[in-house]
Amino acid sequence: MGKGIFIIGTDTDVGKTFVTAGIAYKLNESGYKVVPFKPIQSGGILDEHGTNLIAPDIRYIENICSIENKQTSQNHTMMNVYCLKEEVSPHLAANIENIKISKDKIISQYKKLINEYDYVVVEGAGGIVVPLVDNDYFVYDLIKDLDLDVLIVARAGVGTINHTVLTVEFLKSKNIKCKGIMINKYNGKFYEDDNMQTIENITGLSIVDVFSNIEKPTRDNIIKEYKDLSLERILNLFN
Ligand SMILES: Nc1ncnc2c1ncn2[C@@H]1O[C@H](COP(=O)(O)OP(=O)(O)OP(=O)(O)O)[C@@H](O)[C@H]1O
Ligand SMILES: C[C@H](N)[C@H](N)CCCCCC(=O)O
Ligand SMILES: [Mg+2]
Repeated sequence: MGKGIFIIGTDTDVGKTFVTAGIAYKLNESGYKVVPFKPIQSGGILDEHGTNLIAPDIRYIENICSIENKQTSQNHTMMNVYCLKEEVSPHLAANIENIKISKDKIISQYKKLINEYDYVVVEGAGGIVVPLVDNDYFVYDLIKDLDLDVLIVARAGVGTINHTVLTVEFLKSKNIKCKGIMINKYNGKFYEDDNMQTIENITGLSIVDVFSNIEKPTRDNIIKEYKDLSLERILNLFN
């Protein structure tokens, strides 16, 4: 039986996929069997045959690290249960396509992965209060149903204090345990250092690691950024 963690962002576009890829890269490099899981993706892309929609977030991670089973037209629901076309909130993307998202389907796929892999890194969609099914089911409900702790990915720049503290407080209100915060797109600015210190002071949580804003995000440059990740701290994230 493997272990899992749920990666949430303070917003969309903060770098959840980038951080998920880093965690997967480090675990993979250290000899563990790891798989990324993006249960619901909105903004799917066409596969190599131009027939099925596949998840760009999983494709990004596959391009960085050698995941055992690559996403293909045949197996594309293994790491991504729902791939929706419109790049909008999942509840809306699903409604547009008349798709009813079933939490049981997601939970059962997660169970399969956790039985097969040492580590499953689950990526949400956007932030913590993003609706998956209208007003009925949200990202935080899925986290509870999967019985996972979370890692928050937050921006380094101005605006992150408010977003991160709100996210932490919301998690507390739902009794979801937060294992720490990853800061992304750090530019070495004095106010970013203060942001990190302030977030730690207010929340009492630790910043697990900091990723620089990579000017030219080629595969080599991205991997260089992942090299310094502490394996011990990554292993500590999983329950
Ligand atoms: N440290 C970084 N340096 C440079 N570019 C980055 C970095 N982190 C992420 N990016 C870029 O920023 C964009 C958003 O990152 P990412 O896709 O990881 O966000 P996300 O939180 O997963 O978004 P979504 O909510 O859509 O899943 C991408 O184009 C990604 O390549
Ligand atoms: C489309 C985007 N990249 C994400 N996959 C989904 C983000 C949903 C955000 C919803 C919201 O908070 O308004
Ligand atoms: Mg993503």
